Amino acid sequence: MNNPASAFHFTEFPGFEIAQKLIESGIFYKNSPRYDLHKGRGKRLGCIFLNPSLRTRISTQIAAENLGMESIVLNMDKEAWALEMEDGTLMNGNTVEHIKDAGGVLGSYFDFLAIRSFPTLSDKEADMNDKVLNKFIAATGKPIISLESALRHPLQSLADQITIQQHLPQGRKPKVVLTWAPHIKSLPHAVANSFAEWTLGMKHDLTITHPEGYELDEKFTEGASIEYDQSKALEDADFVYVKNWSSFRNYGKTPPVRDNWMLKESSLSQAKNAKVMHCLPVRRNLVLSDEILDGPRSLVQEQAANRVFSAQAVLSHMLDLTTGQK
Ligand SMILES: NCCC[C@H](NC(=O)CCC(=O)O)C(=O)O
Ligand SMILES: NC(=O)OP(=O)(O)O
Repeated sequence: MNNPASAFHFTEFPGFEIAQKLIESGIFYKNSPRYDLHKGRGKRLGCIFLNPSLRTRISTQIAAENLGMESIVLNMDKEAWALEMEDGTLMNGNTVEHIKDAGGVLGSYFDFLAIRSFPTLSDKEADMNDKVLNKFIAATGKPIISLESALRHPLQSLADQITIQQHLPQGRKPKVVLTWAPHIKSLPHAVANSFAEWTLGMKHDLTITHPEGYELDEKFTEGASIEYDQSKALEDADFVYVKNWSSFRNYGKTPPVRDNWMLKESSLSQAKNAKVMHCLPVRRNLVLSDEILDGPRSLVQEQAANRVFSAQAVLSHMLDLTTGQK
């Protein structure tokens, strides 16, 4: 590739040093959002959504604007032609355009591309290989930012780490807990995987608690303590990250859970100072109680606000790589 930045994609934890730099850069932009107003002038970002979004869509566009970049959103699932992902198929069915063709075109229109592609939750192998994300990477030939793929949600995780960094307890390591929460649907693993990957990658202590049968892929949780008793896991927690996910082992299924795992104020009687986090959207009083979401423990609005600066730090880093500044 002629473009030196094509080697850089932001799709996973980038390693401790770069992550540290991105967290610092995010905090810098939070204090001075328009400091680099001309840095991305003349560059264009394409944001391609195969699934719904509120925060990711808007925060990424604001981040681009803060850097003087143009951004264009395509809700590909609703507004573009139905995409064929398989190679060598006879396209005489519902799909209209092959990813190879659409990806090539998008690559010619944009300097950077960002893509949201949720998992199927039925084809484990395709999801574990992040098939759609990787097809886009191959077809566009441009630097790609994941806006949440089958496996990970790195812009969310960076925003979460910025949030944690700004609420660290004085003089000691924080205890971070990731807890499973109830839901009525089968949900992806990406947010939980990524939160574990980044929290462990930033060398924080992480305890993960969930009902039996809801173990995450060990690839993401190696190094964390797994505790099946939620109240024990929550003891002395500084940060409690709440998220539902479906079973990984019994892929995409939602085996029945007897106890009520929804976090309430009374769940935190042994964690007086715990801050509570969730990526949003959240179904109130199913996943998390009103009393927590509306109370002083909640960091959810701050996490969402930090999405702008997480995306801005990443775009700025990619611009540096493109122009060979750093
Ligand atoms: N981008 C943030 C989370 C996206 C997705 N949530 C959802 O699909 C919620 C759907 C619902 O509540 O019906 C997830 O869990 O990965
Ligand atoms: N947290 C998050 O990614 O939100 P959206 O799905 O609304 O983008």
